[in-house]
Amino acid sequence: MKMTMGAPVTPSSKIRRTQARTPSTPNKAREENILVTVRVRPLSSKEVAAYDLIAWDITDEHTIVSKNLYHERHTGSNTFDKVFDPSCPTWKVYEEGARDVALSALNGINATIFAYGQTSSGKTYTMRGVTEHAVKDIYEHINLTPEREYVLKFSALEIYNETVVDLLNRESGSLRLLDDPERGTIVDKLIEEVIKDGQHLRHLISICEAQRQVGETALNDKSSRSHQIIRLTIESSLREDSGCVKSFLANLNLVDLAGSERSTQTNTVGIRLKEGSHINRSLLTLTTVIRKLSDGKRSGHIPYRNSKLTRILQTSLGGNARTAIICTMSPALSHVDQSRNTLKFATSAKEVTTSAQVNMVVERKQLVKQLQEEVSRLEAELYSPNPSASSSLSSLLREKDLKIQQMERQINELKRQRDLVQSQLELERSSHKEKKVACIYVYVSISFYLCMYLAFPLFHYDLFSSKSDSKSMMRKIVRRSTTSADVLVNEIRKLEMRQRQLGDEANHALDLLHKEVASQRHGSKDTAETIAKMLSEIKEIHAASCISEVVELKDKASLREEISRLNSQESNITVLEQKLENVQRSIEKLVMHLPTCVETPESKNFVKKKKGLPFTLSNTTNMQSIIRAPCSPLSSNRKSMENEVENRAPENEVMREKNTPNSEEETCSVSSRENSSAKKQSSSINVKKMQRMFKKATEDNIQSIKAYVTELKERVAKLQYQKQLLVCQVLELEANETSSDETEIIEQSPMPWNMMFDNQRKEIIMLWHLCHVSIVHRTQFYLLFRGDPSDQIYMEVELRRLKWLEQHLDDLGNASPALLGDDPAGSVSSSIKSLKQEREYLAKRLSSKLSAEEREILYLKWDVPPEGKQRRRLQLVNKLWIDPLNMQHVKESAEVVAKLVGFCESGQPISREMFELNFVPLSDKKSWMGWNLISNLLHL
Ligand SMILES: Nc1ncnc2c1ncn2[C@@H]1O[C@H](COP(=O)(O)OP(=O)(O)OP(=O)(O)O)[C@@H](O)[C@H]1O
Repeated sequence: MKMTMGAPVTPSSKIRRTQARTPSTPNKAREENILVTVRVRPLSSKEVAAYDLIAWDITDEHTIVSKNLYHERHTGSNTFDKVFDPSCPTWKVYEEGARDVALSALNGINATIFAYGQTSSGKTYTMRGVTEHAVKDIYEHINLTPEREYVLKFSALEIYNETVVDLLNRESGSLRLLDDPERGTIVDKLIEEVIKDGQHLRHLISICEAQRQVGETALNDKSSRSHQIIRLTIESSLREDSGCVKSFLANLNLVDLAGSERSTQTNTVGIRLKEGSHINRSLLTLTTVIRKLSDGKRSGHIPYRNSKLTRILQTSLGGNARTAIICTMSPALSHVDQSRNTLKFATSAKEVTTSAQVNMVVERKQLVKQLQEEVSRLEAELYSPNPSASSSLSSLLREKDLKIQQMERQINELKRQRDLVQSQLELERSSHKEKKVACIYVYVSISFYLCMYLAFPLFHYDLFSSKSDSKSMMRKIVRRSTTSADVLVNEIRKLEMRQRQLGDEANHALDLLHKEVASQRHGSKDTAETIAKMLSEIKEIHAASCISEVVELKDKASLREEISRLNSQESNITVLEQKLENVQRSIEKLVMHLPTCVETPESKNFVKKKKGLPFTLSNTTNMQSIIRAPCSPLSSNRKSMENEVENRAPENEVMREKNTPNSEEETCSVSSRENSSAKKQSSSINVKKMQRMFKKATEDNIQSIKAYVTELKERVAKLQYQKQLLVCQVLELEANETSSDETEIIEQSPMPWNMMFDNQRKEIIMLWHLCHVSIVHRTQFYLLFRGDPSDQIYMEVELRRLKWLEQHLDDLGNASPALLGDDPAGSVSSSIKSLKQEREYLAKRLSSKLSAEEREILYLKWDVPPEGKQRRRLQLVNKLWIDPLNMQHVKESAEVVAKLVGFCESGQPISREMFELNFVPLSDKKSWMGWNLISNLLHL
């Protein structure tokens, strides 16, 4: 049935009141064609300036023909429900092409209004007007219908590069589409605001307009680069209790599609070209869906799922909705091909039918009442003395009895089969028992080596490159959640042991540091002050690392108890970490103030007193040990560690390099002027030689201590990670306990590490996105772990905890206190808020970290329009880390964030000790980082 367009009437009289129905009177669907109208805009100023010609004639209010008809092969008649000429105002387009459909939503009928057309043809212009008029009419209708109570809700989204984004909350990132058996495709976590009044609604619409992705193309200065869907959900019910079902519920979708353009016409390159390809893909799917529906092949496969746009609008295309499409076009000859395509689309759309029906909400109270009535009726029937009724009931009972007997027989048969399978399984199991014991043994040994590897990186057991069976077995077992509780308890205890070992080692290193510092007591005043500070810090470290005592373990400690005990010792390791941090800073200061040959009053005296020996050399054995002896058990690795440059203090290194040679030369020349005799000169040279030697030795030692402290910190971080891995395993074990006690090892097809790494990284990136993880954390993790075999454990832990977090994000508040620690867990919204604050913070750093030129290049590259300074910076930062599926985007985002937080500023290789769990920008430790959430959660 073709829908007829009536003359405009007031909304309240125009809308047919649909009869309220009870569940027993099914609501009849109304089948009608999509209402298709065409709006031709006036020639634009550009087209006029280019002396473009008008290519179309509107012969009557339903028909549009090409002026060049005779020369065209295309002869189809372009007749539509309405054709609006360039002089037609938007209110008329609304009244004749959208109002009737739009206002159906007030009566419980889903409605959708689309604007379709090439870029710059006037879609946004038209939809803006249509939306304004619709809002006005809806509120007019509500005011004229006091007998009904209306609740309006507003939501809005855009589909940009196949990513669905909430326009009321861009920070929520990419939203997922879910299939709901009753409601069709729904957008997960899309915010719905209850509208207070018309003004509130207009305000929300304006927010969405400001949020939408726009960009400049050759055809349109402000081209919409995304599909925008504004959705009003209208629920209404009769104020009086009339005893019947009375609530209506419907959606009104106002859809402004992105332009269907050709890249050649819009001169698009780079981001625009990519956007264009996404836009064209979704519009192509829309066209295909419309074409297939118009062919009458509704029963065949309709590719709704090929694009997010068609998935979301599935109901509006051939489903339970009334739909109106306004096709917009330019009259210009230069766009005649595009306009013809638009008309082709419009012609197909005309043939599509939808079957809308009134959507009613059965009120719970009413439903209960009806069901109660039904129950009483049945009860009455049951106890009725009516002989015919009782005889039919007894036959029913007999039938039921027979059925029950039959089912019992089936159950017995099934039981017998189950017992058989179980006994076979038992047999299998006993024959494999030996193998299993061997597996556990291998697991324990490998765990041991893993611990050794983590605690002692120089322990040259190449766990990850070994080709032995145990390696793959280890991977399997570490991956499986089936690890037994005993083994995990064992592991937790080993971790404790390692925590203590780290403390001991730190002490040992600090003793050496103490000696080293003591040997330099006679340096300059500054150095003396630095040394004093270091000594007090070292003392504190000593005190801190001595706290960790051997813990008496109960024989049968539960896993959770073990974990909480391990966590209770956390403060020691945190104190150690903090102290190591302080020592490192002091070392850097010390390096900066290293005594040179410049003669300070003190050093002058000292040189005189010691007859040219600047430092305490009396204890030569000690001197030797300072120069040569290892300052840690890891000394064999010292050379490589010396090469490792801390990227936190590049300036200090540079300063040292700059200052030292000059001052040395200066001093040497001063000294040569002062000492005239040859003997004196030679003794002075000797002294200088010694000084240089000492300086070199001191520098070397300080450097290696520095490297060692760095390494200790890295090991603390690794230890923390390993602890997390264990907690993850405990969590999984607990989750599995309920389902099965089995500890079988499931075979997994081995995959090369590089492939595994790629897959894991992609998964991690997606989970970061879904869990709203700090973008600084993402950047640092992304840049630090690039596929080295030793990254495996970090990847593993990151993945596990993100997966866990994703699953439990919603019910963090209910998590076990043993795992949460004292801090209450954050929520999704607080993570989103933190992420927002983080972006604001990074936006501020744009000016301090990048030059105006660098910023300009970035704005250009990331397509940030030249608006207010502040807005531009935030716009740029808001574009980072938003497309988890695009690896190039991820890489480029990481590069920008790294620059902003000063990560790898020095261009030197990055030390992993920087990878801490509570990531904060290196210079500022602030409490707003979203990732705290996870560390709170695991309390590690
Ligand atoms: N009917 C009209 N009357 C007057 N001006 C119009 C009309 N339609 C569009 N315009 C003007 O044409 C320009 C392009 O319109 P608009 O941005 O609505 O196009 P669009 O189809 O939404 O483009 P895109 O797909 O690139 O977003 C705007 O400056 C708009 O004001």
